[in-house]
Amino acid sequence: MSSLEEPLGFDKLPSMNTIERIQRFSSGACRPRADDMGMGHCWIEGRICSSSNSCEEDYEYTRETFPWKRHTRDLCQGNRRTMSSGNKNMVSGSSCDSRYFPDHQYSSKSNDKDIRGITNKFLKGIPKFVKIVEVGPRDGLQNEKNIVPTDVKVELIHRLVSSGLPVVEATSFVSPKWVPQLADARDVMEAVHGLEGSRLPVLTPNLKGFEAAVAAGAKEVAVFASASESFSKSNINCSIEESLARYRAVTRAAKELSIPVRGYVSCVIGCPEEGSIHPSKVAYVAKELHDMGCFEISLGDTIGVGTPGTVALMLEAVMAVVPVEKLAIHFHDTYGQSLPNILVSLQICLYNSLSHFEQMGISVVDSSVAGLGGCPYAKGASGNVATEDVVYMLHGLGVRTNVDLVKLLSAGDFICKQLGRPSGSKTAVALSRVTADASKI
Ligand SMILES: CC(C)(COP(=O)([O-])OP(=O)([O-])OC[C@H]1O[C@@H](n2cnc3c(N)ncnc32)[C@H](O)[C@@H]1OP(=O)([O-])[O-])[C@@H](O)C(=O)NCCC(=O)NCCSC(=O)C[C@@](C)(O)CC(=O)[O-]
Repeated sequence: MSSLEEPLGFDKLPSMNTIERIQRFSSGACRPRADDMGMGHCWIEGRICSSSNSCEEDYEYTRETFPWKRHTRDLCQGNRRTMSSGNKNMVSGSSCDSRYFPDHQYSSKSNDKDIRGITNKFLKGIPKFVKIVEVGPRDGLQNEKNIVPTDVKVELIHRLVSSGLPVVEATSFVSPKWVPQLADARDVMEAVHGLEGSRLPVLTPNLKGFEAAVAAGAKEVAVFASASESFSKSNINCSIEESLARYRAVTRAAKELSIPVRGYVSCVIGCPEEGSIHPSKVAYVAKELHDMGCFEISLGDTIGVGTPGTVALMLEAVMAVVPVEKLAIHFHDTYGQSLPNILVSLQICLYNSLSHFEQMGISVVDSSVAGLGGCPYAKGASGNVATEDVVYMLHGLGVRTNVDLVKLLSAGDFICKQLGRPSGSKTAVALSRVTADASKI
């Protein structure tokens, strides 16, 4: 079967049926009894809160519960600010004005609480804070036909950092023969040296890359393995075991310098050459990366063939061997399944043997501004899920991200103009239409 013709199903996988698996993981099917509800533990920004009530008290609700209303206004204000900055690459100014919009009562705090209440009730595993790892400057630009100038990459990183994203993956220290698009990694890192507000990790495929990254000022790196033998060979020219041996050397060297290492697992659902990948293979590689000291393991659906069913199945296997708080998800949007896949990953929660709610779902999501991206060595890989769409969904769920959607939209607009193509973010397209329509009134 060509991996891009139909979504990977359960036919080649263990026999529990799809609905049963999703129900088993989602809150509806295994919600604790009413008297257990108040005892739940929740994971918030690295803290365990002992009761959902005390977390509620601390929680500052975002002002974007109904994002389109506020964002439309903010977008207009953002445009005005932008115009005054005089940068021709930024979104152009428009005549839109908040008075042109119907006077909806904007989300009050109580409305926000209502939303979070609904989320808590029906989507119990969903964390209150999600860390977004922006991969646009690296994953987004590594597959571009034309080489993007270094100063554009640097400007993009600046804009993404200023939007509040906690992590912006900046570039890769890989072979320039393999990925010429990122051959300027050293220049990019030197240009963002001293930029504060976000962590700026870089990809390193071996010790050579690690040493070059450190010399260029990188303070965090990521190694990237695969759950598919064929993809490992085509992407990094070695077997899975050889790659793990290389990464052990990288994590050892990094430990000596106190540099945190993130680990990726590619092809967690399907491989362009091998078709479906068994969850046990993903679990094996994820555990190896975790055991060698990776602080976070990002599970990549490299060619975007996953569905909530296959994703739940894969996560079940990985969560059995790596703690959920160490996991991140990384979806490409080939079949338009990324947002449902993210939703199911955030919801997946653990219950103990007495059906007591124990832990929230995954709370780290990778995404790429404007939906840019794709691995040059994965045939058929499409862009990553767009960061704007992820932020829009999360804020609509009452989940905090600390990301300013307006600034993020502006960063997306900037890079799309530079690349000369429309945004891959549905949210960006929809909000720009609202703004354009309003300007005609
Ligand atoms: C791993 C290698 C280097 C092996 O490539 P190789 O050809 O087997 O390596 P080699 O050790 O034989 O060296 C060949 C040449 O590369 C040089 N070299 C060797 N290492 C480096 C380095 N670090 N930086 C710069 N140069 C390097 C080395 O010095 C030598 O130079 P020469 O003597 O020919 O002039 C190569 O296959 C490679 O760079 N692959 C990277 C491919 C890549 O970047 N793919 C995209 C990222 S992964 C991804 O996108 C998936 C992810 C993470 O997003 C998650 C998901 O969606 O699934």
